[in-house]
Amino acid sequence: METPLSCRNYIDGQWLSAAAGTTLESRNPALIHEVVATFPRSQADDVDTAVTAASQAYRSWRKVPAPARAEYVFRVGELLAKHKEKLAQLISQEMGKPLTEARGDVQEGIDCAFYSAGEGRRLFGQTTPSEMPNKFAMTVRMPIGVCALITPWNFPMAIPCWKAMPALVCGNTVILKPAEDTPACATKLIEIFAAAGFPPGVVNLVHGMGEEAGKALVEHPDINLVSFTGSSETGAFVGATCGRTHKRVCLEMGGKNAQVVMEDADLELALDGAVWGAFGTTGQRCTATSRLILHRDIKEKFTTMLYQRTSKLRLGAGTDPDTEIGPIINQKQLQRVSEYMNIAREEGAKVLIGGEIAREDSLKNGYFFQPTILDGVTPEMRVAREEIFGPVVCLIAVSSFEEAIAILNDTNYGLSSSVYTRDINRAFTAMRDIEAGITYINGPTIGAEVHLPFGGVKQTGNGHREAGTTALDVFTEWKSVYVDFSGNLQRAQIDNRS
Ligand SMILES: NC(=O)C1=CN([C@@H]2O[C@H](COP(=O)(O)OP(=O)(O)OC[C@H]3O[C@@H](n4cnc5c(N)ncnc54)[C@H](OP(=O)(O)O)[C@@H]3O)[C@@H](O)[C@H]2O)C=CC1
Ligand SMILES: O=C(O)CCC(=O)C(=O)O
Repeated sequence: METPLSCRNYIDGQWLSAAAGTTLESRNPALIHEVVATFPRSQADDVDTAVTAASQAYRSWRKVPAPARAEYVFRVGELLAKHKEKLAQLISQEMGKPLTEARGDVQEGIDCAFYSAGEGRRLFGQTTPSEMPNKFAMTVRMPIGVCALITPWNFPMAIPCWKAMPALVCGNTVILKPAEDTPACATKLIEIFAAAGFPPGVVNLVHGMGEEAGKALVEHPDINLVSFTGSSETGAFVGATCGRTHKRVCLEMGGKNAQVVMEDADLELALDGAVWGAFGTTGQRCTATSRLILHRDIKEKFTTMLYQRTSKLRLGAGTDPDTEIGPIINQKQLQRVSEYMNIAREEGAKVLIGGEIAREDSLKNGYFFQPTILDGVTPEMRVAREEIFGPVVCLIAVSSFEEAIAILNDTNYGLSSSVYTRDINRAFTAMRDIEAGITYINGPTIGAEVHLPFGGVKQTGNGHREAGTTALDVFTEWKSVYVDFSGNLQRAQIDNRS
């Protein structure tokens, strides 16, 4: 076994231990006796040191021209591309996803770097006519200040990149608090930011536990914005604290995403989408397909196809190239998925396949759960309403397209959605009527691209969108500017209509 990586915080350009000297460890979820990394258990004083550094650095970073700021981010993209394979191996080892998916996780970071860097030469404002002669009126984007980025473990490269890259191009400084399950991935990512040459204090990393380091960041008075991805429970705490302490906040929380398969769909295509959407990343995506809404005319046939494909899926360590389904991230999540099986049985759903912790000899040292299909699910059951975040898909039968869309929308969440049909009218109706931030037609619920807005409606978020140009709206404030070159006091028109 390799020596565990010894991770540090990165504050003001220095690699530091926690002031108290305490550490935690991360483990390989496929081989739980393997310690992947040790990392600082940071407390409020470590957070305070990072916030001071980031506040200091902000004074000059905001004045660096945006195209120059973007060049640093571009270099991060080049370095990520150079180290892609090693980073992917580390993601598979620490987070557990199969190598092909881990490469995709790094690739999203690369795509985000090049896309965000391009924005450094745009960051467009508007010019608009003034009411007055000899006066220009325009809007410009202003950075916000010090941004706390609180990220989950399921995309340990992509999600920190989605947040940090646009934030930096916009002129903010950042402090990343990664999930405690993936500190090595975060450390390697921030090593790359450091190698790209950002001035000290512009990019900072504080490891630790959510209830300690994360909470201290959210509560710190000199944090100006919190960008959070994770559970609805933690998101509610982050949102409430930011409200109380007058911070800007962008929340990206869960989903209960559905794929509809109509009777006219290409069933092979829909099957590929369902398997990938439900079981890709072991179902641990906020965009995962958690509900399959099937038209009664094809339900039996499609269920058989899905059963057959599911029964052949290969579970294993993400680092094994033959693996299709990796482990669940940790004991707590494994337990949570198991408990949902009890709930499903009690509610009257039928476990068609799976439903148990995998106990084969090759899997018993990891947190493996069998890919699971629950049949006979009805919309009011808890398994149809709550985010499970594991390799579990619920089958719901419907008799019409209208019923399918109504059930799809019958959730507190609204992130991703999908409809498989050959009928163009249904496709456009779905596009219009589905209550979600993302709708795919003839594609799975997962697989977002970095240049389109990412986020959801209802309890999935708080109205913001990451990625795309909408990320710039998260990380900037608007300023309206009036330039008067008349040389005398001009008064705006007095409205005499009233
Ligand atoms: N939308 C998404 O992409 C994700 C959704 N989830 C959902 O969340 C469930 C639980 O997963 P979990 O990892 O516990 O999710 P959390 O929401 O607890 O964790 C997300 C991030 O928030 C941090 N955090 C936790 N508590 C606080 C706090 N009080 N103040 C500030 N930051 C905090 C975590 O740190 P730490 O890791 O140290 O606890 C982590 O960095 C999953 O089952 C799934 O339903 C999970 C991951 C991603
Ligand atoms: O698959 C996608 O569309 C992106 C998923 C994602 O970013 C997430 O689950 O947090």
